[in-house]
Amino acid sequence: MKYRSQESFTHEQADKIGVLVTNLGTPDAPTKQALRPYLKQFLSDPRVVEVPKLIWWFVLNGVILNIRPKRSAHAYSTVWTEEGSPLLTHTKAQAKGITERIHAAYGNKVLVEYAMRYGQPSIESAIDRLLNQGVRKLFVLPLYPQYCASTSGSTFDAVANDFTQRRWLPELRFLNQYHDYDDYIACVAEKIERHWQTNGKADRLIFSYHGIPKRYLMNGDPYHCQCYKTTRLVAEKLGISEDEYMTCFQSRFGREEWLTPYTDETLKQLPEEGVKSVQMVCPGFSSDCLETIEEIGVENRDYFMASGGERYEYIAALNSDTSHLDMLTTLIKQNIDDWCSADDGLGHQNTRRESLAKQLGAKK
Ligand SMILES: C=CC1=C(C)c2cc3[nH]c(cc4nc(cc5[nH]c(cc1n2)c(C)c5CCC(=O)O)C(CCC(=O)O)=C4C)c(C)c3C=C
Ligand SMILES: [Fe+2]
Ligand SMILES: [Fe+2]
Repeated sequence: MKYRSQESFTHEQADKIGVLVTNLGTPDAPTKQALRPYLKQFLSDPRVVEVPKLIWWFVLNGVILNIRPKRSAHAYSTVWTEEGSPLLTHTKAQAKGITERIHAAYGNKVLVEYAMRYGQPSIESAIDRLLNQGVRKLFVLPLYPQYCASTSGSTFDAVANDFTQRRWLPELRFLNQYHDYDDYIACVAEKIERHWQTNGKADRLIFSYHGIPKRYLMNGDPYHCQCYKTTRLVAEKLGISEDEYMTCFQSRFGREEWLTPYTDETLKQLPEEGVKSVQMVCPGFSSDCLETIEEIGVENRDYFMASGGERYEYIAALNSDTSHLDMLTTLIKQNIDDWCSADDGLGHQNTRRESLAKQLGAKK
């Protein structure tokens, strides 16, 4: 059969509402063997690497997948914990916290799942679990505060691609971004304020976001603008002036120009300009992961200190902070509340009765 249907479907079961929270994904283990398929899936996504297909196939398979897996495996091994990859651990904990809150509000009429764009658990498997339990309305929340075609856009592709295989599609709502959502801005600002209460302020507060090729911005991607807006709103909330903070972009990949200023170059330069202490915050990452723990926590600290810096602090991502889980839950409720109140809980059964009556009537 070309199109998949719900397993063990009955007309009597109540319709459900599904919430799917997603993140980027991570390898299964910090090894070269596990990195290869993960990087292959990730870097074969045309939303991530916008280079003509044939050229990229040769570069990826001939060069990158022979070098990068070993290097990345080493980096991942430095952040791996007993529970596994930090990104997966945090996403799981966030989904658990959100599930508890959503069930407290709506009971088990609303089902929550989490999934990863690359690696496991896949978006397809999570949609399968939801639809098999009778979900007819689906809300997808990618945990990327700023929209980027490479992340939020790619997540939409995965959902849409999954739908091409199914017979009975759920109604779909997809949240593109929440970069200027009041409660999100408040969460980031409070996290920084709490850090200041314990550690005091530094010479400079640095907002570091994952970079993208500058070409994507020039071609119309709103990511860069949304990052700057997040920074501005958080700074306004904190009441700090422009000379107390700045925005930078990290994690560049390949040779072309990415969004500037680069985080690493900036940190190498700042001590020369008299900035001897910095506090780093990464509001674009909803969970701590390789890019924050290793790249910001270790690698960039080394650059700063080796260049004459004296104090370097990383302010953790929002992870499973109560305020973050409350904020995400509120965001979800705002997007599904009308669905929950409109649903009479009878599911398909009334429609089924009508349809049967018509059919039986017609036969007479
Ligand atoms: C090759 C191009 C890449 C683009 C464009 C890109 C955009 C982008 N990525 C994130 C968030 C994360 N990226 C992470 C890891 C990571 N990113 C790239 C490449 C691009 N990202 C690679 C190759 C890797 C893997 C690690 C490595 O080999 O360096 C992660 C961490 C995942 C983890 O397991 O911890 C996150 C999160 C965003 C938000 C973004 C665009 C806005
Ligand atoms: Fe990335
Ligand atoms: Fe990195």
